[in-house]
Amino acid sequence: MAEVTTREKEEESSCKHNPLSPQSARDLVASVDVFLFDCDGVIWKGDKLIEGVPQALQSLRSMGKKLVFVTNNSTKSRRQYAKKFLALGIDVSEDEIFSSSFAAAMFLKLNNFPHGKKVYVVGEEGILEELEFAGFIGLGGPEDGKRNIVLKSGFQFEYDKSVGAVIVGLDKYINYYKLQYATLCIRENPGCLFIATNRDATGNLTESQEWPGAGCIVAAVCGSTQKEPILVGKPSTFMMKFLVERFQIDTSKMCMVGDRLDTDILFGKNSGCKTLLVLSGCTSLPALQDPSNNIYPDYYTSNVSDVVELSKL
Ligand SMILES: O=C(O)COP(=O)(O)O
Ligand SMILES: [Mg+2]
Repeated sequence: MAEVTTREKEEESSCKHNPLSPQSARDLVASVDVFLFDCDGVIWKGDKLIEGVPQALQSLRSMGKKLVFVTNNSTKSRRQYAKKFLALGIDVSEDEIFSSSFAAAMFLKLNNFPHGKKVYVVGEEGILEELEFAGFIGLGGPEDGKRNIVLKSGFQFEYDKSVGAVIVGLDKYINYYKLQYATLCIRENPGCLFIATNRDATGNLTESQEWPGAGCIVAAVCGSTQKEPILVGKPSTFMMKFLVERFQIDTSKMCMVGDRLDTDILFGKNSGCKTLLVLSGCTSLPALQDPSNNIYPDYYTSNVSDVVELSKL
């Protein structure tokens, strides 16, 4: 009896976890018009490209596939990402990039955020630049990373009462000053929005290690305000609106390729896309197969180049 149960469990688990095969790679390439790629852990780790990526992207383009890059890393704007791609020898235009920094600015725009109000940024240059492109006034960012707090008696922390939204993203310069600024705006300014670009636990911010992601910075602000943010990055499907508008293609003809289950794969599944997990970033095969995981990609494989290599076999 115990043996049957084990076999049943194995069978159940094996249909949930499908390695990309030559046949499924061919089917995937044939049925997909737009490939959506996550960036950290899929295209690159920090400033280092993952092996075989430029060739694979080139092959997919030559087959007529549209390529889109959907990243939760908010430290750069779309313009800055296009520069990064170029520096790495990959030709990608700004309008093929959908970053959570862009999503945050677009959220304000779509919700008619008043241009007279300001936006406080716990994050980096990418968010400030997207706000500027969208015509909003951003405060904070890297500049405030230099500020210290001395908790002297009688000290009154000054903050701008016209801040109507706080955007929190990945911030290498996070400090107590910014936490207090964000907390006061969210708690004291009537109607102030609390927006999170993303809540990734970790990211491949260098090729050699994973680093704390925006999730821990968002969690700090949740802790002090006792509020939950509006999430605009993956797995929220907010960015999908812009993708569908741009390509006018049904999401069933899209495939989301990512390295995180709770952001990339969930985003793909929530949007009705096909999903492919690559093991080149944050998720290991044991983590995918762990009984505690309940997010199953359609397929998994080692890295992006397998899509093209396997489909040729
Ligand atoms: O670095 C992050 O936090 C996430 O970035 P990614 O969505 O490109 O993986
Ligand atoms: Mg990633």
